[in-house]
Amino acid sequence: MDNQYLHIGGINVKELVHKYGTPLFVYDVNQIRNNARAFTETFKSLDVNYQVAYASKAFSSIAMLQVAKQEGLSLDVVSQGELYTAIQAGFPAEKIHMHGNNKSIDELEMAIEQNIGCIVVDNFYEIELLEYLVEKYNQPVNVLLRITPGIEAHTHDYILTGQEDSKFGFDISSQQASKALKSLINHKKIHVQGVHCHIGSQIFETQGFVMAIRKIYDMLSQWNEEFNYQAEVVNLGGGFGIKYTEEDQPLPLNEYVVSLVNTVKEQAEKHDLKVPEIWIEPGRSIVGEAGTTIYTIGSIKELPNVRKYISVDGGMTDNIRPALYQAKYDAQVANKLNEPIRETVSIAGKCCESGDMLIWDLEVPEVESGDLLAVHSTGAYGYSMANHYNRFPKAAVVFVEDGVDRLVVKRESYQDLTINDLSYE
Ligand SMILES: Cc1ncc(COP(=O)(O)O)c(C=O)c1O
Ligand SMILES: N[C@@H](CCCC[NH3+])C(=O)O
Repeated sequence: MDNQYLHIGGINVKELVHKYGTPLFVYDVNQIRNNARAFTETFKSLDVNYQVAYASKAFSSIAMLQVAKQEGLSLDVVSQGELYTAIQAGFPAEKIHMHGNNKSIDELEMAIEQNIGCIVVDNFYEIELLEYLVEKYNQPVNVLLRITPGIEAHTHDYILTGQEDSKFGFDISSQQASKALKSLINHKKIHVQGVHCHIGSQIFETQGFVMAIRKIYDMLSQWNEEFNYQAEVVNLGGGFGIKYTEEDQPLPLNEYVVSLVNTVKEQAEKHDLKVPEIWIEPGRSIVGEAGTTIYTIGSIKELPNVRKYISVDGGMTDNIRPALYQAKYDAQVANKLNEPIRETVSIAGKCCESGDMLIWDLEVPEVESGDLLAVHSTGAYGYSMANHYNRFPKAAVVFVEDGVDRLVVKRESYQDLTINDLSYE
């Protein structure tokens, strides 16, 4: 009856569960590679200089960053921890870009000591810190200026980033961005390579990007006139949407790239500026759909005429997105793929929290305790946002590729949970 079982990357989930237990994150590495290549191959075909920087916040682990490195990607990190992981993975420093709206002096020092490719400067305080550090280390740095173009992308409020009222970046309309450039343009050791903007996440159309590029180019044209400055790099961030449920209709990844590149070329020509290197920072669209979480179903509670709660052995500790963003997911009973659909149920996590629900309405066959549930498209912002609420150890992560499975992040033990606790007796 093996055809009743879900297979990922050629492997039966029954075998994976037997070997590694649940909850378990399973990544289909071929899918990660194909997504990365959809971006890089399209750029190559458009005859433009580019970098595709994997936004490691979506899922960072040594093995993941090694796959990104093998695919020739660059890397976006937003903290010392993400940078440390990149170094442990042997990621080439010159291809690492560092973000953050409140980078600490330690984070900036590590970035300078490691001689990373560029720092995406977010605010005036960071400029002061950098001015101090380049003298202290007597070392030049490349920076991009993070610009908030004043674009409202159509997505959840908490994952919007490009609007004026944002904690990120230098605002265009109040001239903060121009002031930032002016303060650095003649600096001997801080080289402004260009500009960066990221309008938000899980975006399904190209219009927001096109509007952002136009706004950036109005600004770049003004900078050319006023400061005789031309950007060598324009980084347009990430945010390309993926399919979580049937409601989501993302564009093929190449379409985003074509639209971005064409708009940049058109705007550069319109303003008589040279075409810059175009960088992007996809996270979710590289790993999201490649990841599946496998749970074991435990308790089942039926409230007649109200709802049936099916509880699994994980929840908001391994996937906080439904609780945080009302994010919707699709799932299958992974050991009953061919059984007829019988009912609509709600999938609950096991945390002591009523909001710990993974899916409100899921159509399933007859479910019993001990069945396996596979929640799809959990590869981005699942493990990376995992937490220890109720002291649940973090799940294990397995990579599968061409019929071979490899454990890439061990399941946490109870000893791991108390490792930093000190006695008070
Ligand atoms: C600056 C920046 N770059 C890249 C990303 C990656 O976004 P996504 O995972 O939606 O591609 C984010 C997250 O939204 C971000 O804030
Ligand atoms: N973590 C968010 C997106 C924020 C991305 C980083 N700016 C999510 O799960 O959708």
